[in-house]
Amino acid sequence: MASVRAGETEPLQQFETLLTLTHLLDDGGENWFHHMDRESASMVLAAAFGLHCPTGQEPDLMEAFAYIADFVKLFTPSASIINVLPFLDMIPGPMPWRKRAQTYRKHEAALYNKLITRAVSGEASGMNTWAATFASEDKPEGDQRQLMNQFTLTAISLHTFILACILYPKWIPRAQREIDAIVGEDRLPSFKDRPCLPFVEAIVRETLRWRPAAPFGVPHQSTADNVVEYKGKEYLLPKGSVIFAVTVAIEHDQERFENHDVFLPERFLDDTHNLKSDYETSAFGFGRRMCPGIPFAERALWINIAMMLWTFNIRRSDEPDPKTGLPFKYDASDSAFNGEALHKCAI
Ligand code: HEM
Repeated sequence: MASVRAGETEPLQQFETLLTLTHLLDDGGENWFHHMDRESASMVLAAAFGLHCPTGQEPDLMEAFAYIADFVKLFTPSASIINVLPFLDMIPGPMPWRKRAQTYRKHEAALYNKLITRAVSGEASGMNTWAATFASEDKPEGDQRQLMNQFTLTAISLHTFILACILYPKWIPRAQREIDAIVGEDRLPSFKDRPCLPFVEAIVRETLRWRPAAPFGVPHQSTADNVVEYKGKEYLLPKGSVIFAVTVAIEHDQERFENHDVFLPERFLDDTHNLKSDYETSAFGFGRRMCPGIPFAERALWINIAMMLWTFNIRRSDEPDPKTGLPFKYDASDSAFNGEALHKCAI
């Protein structure tokens, strides 16, 4: 897929974030989890296919969410024996895993046909969509299909940002001071402020590091025998090996990150309070298949974080958990998705 021309989508991303702020103001933050899911999806689907989803209840969006849920179900190792013992696929006939995969492919094709028709026929809101551009450039169809499911990781990262506000709030006043000094009280932050807000940039980096949205990365398969050196020893990785680069381990390497499990955006700043120049992240994968949506994703995180910190104070909920009558517990141990209690926070 050609690298996403993210700069052209800044007005769209800013608009979507503004919409999220109004949704949060309307319901007092009650459904924040859902609002972030909506926004992450709407941003990508609007840019890719012209499908803007202002409410989160649009039938096409529901279909896209269901498609992703099916994908996740099929993809997990526990979903089917075939994911653990792939050679079983040599057994001919209507095996259960084959039938499930065929049903999934059918749903995928139906959704894709709907989206691409909308994009190409210009039904869309007059925007120059990525899918229409790819189609006119004769890009392989797979590139366009991939755009259908590229919003979950942005949503997870936004959930992670809220979790960090709740569990490690110490950095929030510094961020808000920086934003107030540059932006002031009379307008919202915009992308033109980005170079002047290094601490907000550091929050984006720390969000991606602290709880990487794809903690185990995406498996790759080697196409040739390889010898790799690790701590003075050599290891042979035979051709065809399935390799997981475990992002969460890389981003929590205690030799690189002191207090690795604490959310500390300032770790990305130097003594002069500017961003360190040696930034590297494994959160977007590696090599040829590295995420091509990085500029778009980083902008999405940046504008959300800047606007939310300008607008709200985000903290633990004062209300008890209705299920237990006790204060809410927030799950600090795993991805923000795993903490059902996290559905409640005070915005
Ligand atoms: C915070 C948000 C995001 C994160 C953390 C993320 C992370 C990743 C990761 C880990 C991969 C697998 C890379 C590998 O195989 O080594 C990937 C692939 C991909 N991402 Fe993202 N991504 C994000 C947002 C996006 C967005 C917004 C788009 C599109 C606009 C996008 C488009 C893609 C595509 C098309 C691939 C497949 C690339 C390929 O297989 O050649 N991603 N992403």
